[in-house]
Amino acid sequence: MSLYYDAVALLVPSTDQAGSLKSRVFNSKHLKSPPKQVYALVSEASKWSSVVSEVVEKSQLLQLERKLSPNLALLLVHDLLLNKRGISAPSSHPLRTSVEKHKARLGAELTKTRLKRGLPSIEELRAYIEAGDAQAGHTANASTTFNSSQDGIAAKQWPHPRWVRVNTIKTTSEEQLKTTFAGYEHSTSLEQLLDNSSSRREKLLHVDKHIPNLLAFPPSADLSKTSAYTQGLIILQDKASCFPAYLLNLRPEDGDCVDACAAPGNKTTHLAAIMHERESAARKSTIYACERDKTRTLTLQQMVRIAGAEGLVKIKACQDFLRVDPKQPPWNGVGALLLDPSCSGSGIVGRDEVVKVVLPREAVIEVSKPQSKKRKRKPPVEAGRPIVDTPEIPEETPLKEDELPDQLSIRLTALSNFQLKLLLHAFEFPKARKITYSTCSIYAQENEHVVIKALDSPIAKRRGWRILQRHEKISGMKAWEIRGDLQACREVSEAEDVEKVAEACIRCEKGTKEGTQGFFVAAFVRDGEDQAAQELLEEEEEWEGLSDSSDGS
Ligand SMILES: C[S@@+](CC[C@H](N)C(=O)[O-])C[C@H]1O[C@@H](n2cnc3c(N)ncnc32)[C@H](O)[C@@H]1O
Repeated sequence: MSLYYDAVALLVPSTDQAGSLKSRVFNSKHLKSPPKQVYALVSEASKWSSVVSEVVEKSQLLQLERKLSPNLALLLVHDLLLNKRGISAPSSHPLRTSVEKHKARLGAELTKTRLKRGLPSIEELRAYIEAGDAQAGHTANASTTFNSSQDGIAAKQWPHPRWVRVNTIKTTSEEQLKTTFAGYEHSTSLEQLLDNSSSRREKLLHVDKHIPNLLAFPPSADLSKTSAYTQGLIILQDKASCFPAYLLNLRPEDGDCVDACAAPGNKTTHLAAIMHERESAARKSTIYACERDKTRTLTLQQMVRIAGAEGLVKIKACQDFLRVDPKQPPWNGVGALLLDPSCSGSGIVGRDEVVKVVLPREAVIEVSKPQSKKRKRKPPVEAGRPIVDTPEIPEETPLKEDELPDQLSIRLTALSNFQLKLLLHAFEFPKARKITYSTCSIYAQENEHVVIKALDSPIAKRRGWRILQRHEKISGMKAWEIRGDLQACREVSEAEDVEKVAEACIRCEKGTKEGTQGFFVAAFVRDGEDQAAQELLEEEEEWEGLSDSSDGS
């Protein structure tokens, strides 16, 4: 029975207990049972808590068995109904018998709660829980629900699909649909795909309506074993992460392009694919991919190689973007920049996973869950090790776990200062006419605030940088409904046209039926000529003049 007493203490963390569930379990000095077992029980029971609590409440177990606390009831009923081995305690233990004697009633309530969710079998209920829907609060009758909406009904938390970008450097969407995804049923909407995902129908896909060559699959789909993946024909990349390269809308006349913060290379390879589609064989511009970090540069190199983008991308290894001189070659020929700097990573799905434990009766307690294996930061990648070992490559280093509000605020200030500095540096490139700025952060400080401060900067005014309005955007980004946060814009701007700025910004939210991570992107453009470009032109003419005379011709 010690397992359950150990688990109760961890299910309900006291205020002085910090850290993820994993760290609390494995660092605990008070456990009598093996930590692995305790961890498995608490994380599973937490995941199932909305359903099990509903069962406990409906069966009136707590009223019938006064010795049971809500936490113990949750853990014991979970094991009785859902663990193949049942309750791990001697068969004569009074707490075990106090639950087991209600097995028929509890089982009947579980069936009712499953049917209420429209799930014909226990396997489908399991898939539903795994997909995360249960956390969404389809728990109308449990004492507490999640994400309450205004009408008091819990908002549905949608599971996160698997997104696949077809790498058009090596193949086409048509070809992939006929080969790798032959036999897949096409879902007409993402919503339908996600609804059906609880039934584990894996051979289902949806062709995205905003981003060309992007496909969605159910959350359980594992495409990292396909030969299309290992050959670099498809790339696992979240939908929101495809927005910046698509929004930058590279054209042959843009000339060279810079990806200022490039590793691991999702957006670099996307830019390369777009450039490959649009430029003629005779004339190819170059994408300069800067990455400051040595280890992440190795990942970038591997990703570019596997994507077949080596002919289009020049990697500037261990290059701090802030240290490049925009007026010097090769930077002085750059017409477009993609800026996706380090950020809090607060929008990434799985980064802030918090399991909300729904207890029978009134309490809701949050227990930090460790990041899922797939999203966990990988150890440094060794040179030469194939990238196919790391299916979804995280783009961001997350905020430290357990960050306190004060620490978070200090870190956000530091991050947004750094992000603004990078953006203002991008504004300096003499021939640049378009820039995208993006983060996978949900915080306005890193998003709308940076945009407004950049627009208000002397360099933006001097060089004529402005935000690209919604109606000017490429079709999929014009159609995208979720725009910038107007309130957040007003916090830092008194401008009359602040609504237009908010409308020009793009946000993605996590956990919605759009299937994206939390993300932000804005594009800046510059129309006329300016002093910097003129000076560069004059310098170039001077150089040409000098070289002419030195030729002696
Ligand atoms: C959010 S990640 C970029 C993700 C990448 N754009 C992608 O889509 O795969 C930010 C990257 O910028 C790099 N970085 C941060 N500051 C930089 C700087 N000043 N110059 C160049 N790279 C920088 C970080 O090391 C990190 O790899």
